[in-house]
Amino acid sequence: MNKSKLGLPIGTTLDRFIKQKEDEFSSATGELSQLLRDIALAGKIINKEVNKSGLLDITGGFGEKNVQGEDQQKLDVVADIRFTRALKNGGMTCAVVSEEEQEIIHLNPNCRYVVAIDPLDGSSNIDVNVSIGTIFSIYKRISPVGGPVQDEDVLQKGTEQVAAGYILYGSSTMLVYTTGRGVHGFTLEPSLGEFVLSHNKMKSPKDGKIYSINEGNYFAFDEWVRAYVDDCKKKGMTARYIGSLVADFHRNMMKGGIYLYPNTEKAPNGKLRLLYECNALAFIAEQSGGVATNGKERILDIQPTTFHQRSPLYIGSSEMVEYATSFIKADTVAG
Ligand SMILES: O=P(O)(O)OC[C@H]1O[C@](O)(COP(=O)(O)O)[C@@H](O)[C@@H]1O
Ligand SMILES: [Mg+2]
Ligand SMILES: [Mg+2]
Repeated sequence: MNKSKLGLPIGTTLDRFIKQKEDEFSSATGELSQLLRDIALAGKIINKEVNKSGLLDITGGFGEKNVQGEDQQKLDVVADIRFTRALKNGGMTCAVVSEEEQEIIHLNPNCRYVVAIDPLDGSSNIDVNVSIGTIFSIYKRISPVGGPVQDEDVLQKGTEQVAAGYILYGSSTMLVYTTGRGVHGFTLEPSLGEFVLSHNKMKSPKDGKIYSINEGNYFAFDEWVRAYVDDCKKKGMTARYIGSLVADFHRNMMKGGIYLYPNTEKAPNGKLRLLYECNALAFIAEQSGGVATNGKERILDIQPTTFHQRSPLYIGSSEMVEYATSFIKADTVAG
């Protein structure tokens, strides 16, 4: 039997997978590998807390608001602390931009990598035992190593990401990431405490039946979005909306589907954050054969201007996103 056709055997640990990928690059320094390991470690720690969150005093509100004006959940803050600490101790990160922090968190100036992170995604689902996640983007700094990290080091287009991914704390815990050479998924084997390769070279189906949108905002959407949602209903498509971006995105990438978080009058730029939500998932989507746009341009081509800027997001199976955004043109022409 020609086992090589199978590629890396399912069951390869994340550590071994990262090492093998690193060995494929003679110029690799191992820094990015270590950084990915730091994120995986923090993910395991958070996973432990998420799994027993009902038992621990980490459910409920933290009693403060974050830079977005949202009530922070205790687990938002715990996750923020855990990831920042793991990246600091890992020693490969010069700065972090987090959803839960107003400003850049400066870590080790002698490092090359910058991390943008949504420590806990799907906060509204924390206390009700519904899947939640963590989202991360990694960039190489532009300013010289050793000097202070500049805003420009963080405000880079999504096309400049060197790696991105998410951790999904669901029925199982998965880490899914890309370094621009395909998308790979690892499932946490709880008794081993190891992330193990379970989904090699993930591909998003070109088309699908699932549409994910918070229809509670239906009357606040632009006309074209309403027309597209109506069209989905006329076609008897399947409406699925968990309210955790990572979980909705992951399901749709596996089964074929589209996730839409449009702008509304109240939120002219939508709700989701470009640097640590949209860019990471857009990189994963494109690497798995999908598409991600804000309705006007490719998410990865958007030039960020502020750390916490928002963007409308239409992401998922390529044919579905292209079809959905074709309603924009119809709307403008009709306009
Ligand atoms: O409740 P809404 O308006 O549908 O928003 C849900 C969306 O907001 C988010 O919870 C925003 O992320 P955070 O939980 O990290 O703030 C997404 O995960 C989710 O898709
Ligand atoms: Mg989020
Ligand atoms: Mg969050």
